[in-house]
Amino acid sequence: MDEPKAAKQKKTWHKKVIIFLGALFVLGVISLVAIAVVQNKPLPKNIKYGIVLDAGSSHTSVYIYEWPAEKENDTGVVQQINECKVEGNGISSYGHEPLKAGLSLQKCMNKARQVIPEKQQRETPVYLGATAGMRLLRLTNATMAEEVLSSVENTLRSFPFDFQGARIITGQEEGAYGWITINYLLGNFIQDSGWFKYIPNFKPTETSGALDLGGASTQITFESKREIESQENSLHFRLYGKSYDIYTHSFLCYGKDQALRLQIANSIKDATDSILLDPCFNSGYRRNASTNDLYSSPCISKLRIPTAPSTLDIRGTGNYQLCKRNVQAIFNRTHCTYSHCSFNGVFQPSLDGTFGAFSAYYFVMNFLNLTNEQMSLDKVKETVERHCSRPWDEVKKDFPKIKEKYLSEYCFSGTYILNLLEYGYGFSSENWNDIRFLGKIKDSDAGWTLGYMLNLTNMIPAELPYSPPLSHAGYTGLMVFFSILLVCIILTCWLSFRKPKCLHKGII
Ligand SMILES: Nc1ncnc2c1ncn2[C@@H]1O[C@H](COP(=O)(O)OP(=O)(O)O)[C@@H](O)[C@H]1O
Ligand SMILES: [Ca+2]
Repeated sequence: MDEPKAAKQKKTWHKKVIIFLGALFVLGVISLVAIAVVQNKPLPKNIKYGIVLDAGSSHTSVYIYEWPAEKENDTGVVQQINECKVEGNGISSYGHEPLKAGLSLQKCMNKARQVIPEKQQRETPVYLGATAGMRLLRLTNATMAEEVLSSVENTLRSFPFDFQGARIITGQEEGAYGWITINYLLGNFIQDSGWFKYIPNFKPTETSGALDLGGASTQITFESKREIESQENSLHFRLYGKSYDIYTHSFLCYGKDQALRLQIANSIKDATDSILLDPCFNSGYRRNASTNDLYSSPCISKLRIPTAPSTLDIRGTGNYQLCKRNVQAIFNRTHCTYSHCSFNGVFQPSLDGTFGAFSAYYFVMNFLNLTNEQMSLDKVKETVERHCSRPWDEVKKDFPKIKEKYLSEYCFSGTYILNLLEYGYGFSSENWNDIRFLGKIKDSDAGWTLGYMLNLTNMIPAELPYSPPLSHAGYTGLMVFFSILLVCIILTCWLSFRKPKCLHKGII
């Protein structure tokens, strides 16, 4: 049957409209996808850098960090990209020749110039923080400490970076920044943001306590739900919109090198003809020590015996039980004016949560293969005892590449760590496995330096920065998806309820 001319014209007109709308629809979808792709094209990376020098009692390390500029207030974005170990001893050993303290840093700072792109050097902040070695030097001779600091400052100023200061940080800062570092790297500050907080019964991640063992001091820092009875051990932080009440204490003289001196100084009274039998060294090990040098530390000065021989001939006997007795003698647990103390009359609330133990805790436990998280405290003690009982010759033969100073002291250090944790802080077989021995976390060293830089560059906001619930890519994706869905629904409705005449024939 011939269709009338008008109907035929109408049909072609409808057809044209549908083709036109279809083309418009396809064009719309293509445009949406193209906009999403163009908008989300990764921007050229704008990287920022920062340098922190950890001037420890035994040595100095130069750490270089980098982070994407546009994300600097996010948590976990700053990464360590380089560590340079300064040759020689810590800056506090240059008290008599302060100029050399600055010179010792030259090599590593030149290395930093190679790592950081030239055009960004001027805006790269440099911080030097000195810890317990310099605290002790300042106690012995404040002028020497000043001279050493100005020497390192002069060197650091001579480099094309943005020098921000060289200072002795307090024990409290050292503890606090160590705590910030590990919790930042472990991502423990992040949990209160995003969608998670809307889930009923959602429990935010707890923070981890920080245990730092150095050569001259040691720090314990953790979030405590109990009252902190002494003002000097209490810190309050507001980070990413959450408040934290922190307990911290730094024991000057209880780093492992000073603790060894304390242990030796305590035993001098038992020496005969300048021979000192020391159970904390492997049997067959011998070392000479000058008593003048030993007593030069302010940690030991009170233990001075006027009749002590000028040189000590220290001979190892490798006896863990006797070593443990000697080590315990350096902890005073007889007096406490608070409801609970660790040692030497220092307040400590009961231990809470998990702990990350780093620096010398890690070096020693890693050497003794004791970083396994499942190992019981008894097994750990057994291993240290076994190591102490090994003859020195054998130990030396097995580890020819390890520095003799470190190798000879692993028996003492292992025993000291066990006693500091158990007898000193009150860890027991029940909560031993709450301690994780940490070297690096995601390529960054666990230590106070990263926390120090984050704080001084204001990279940790007190309040959670506003962030939309969806990422930009997620937002665009969902917008495209729902736009298409809406168009489809409208089209289906239109086709079903206001069926255009042109379609009638085909369907019937
Ligand atoms: N590989 C290692 N094995 C054992 N001990 C180590 C190793 N590397 C470093 N140490 C020790 O770690 C400690 C680091 O302390 P340091 O940071 O210099 O002092 P402080 O923090 O008290 O100022 C020192 O006792 C050093 O001897
Ligand atoms: Ca240290």
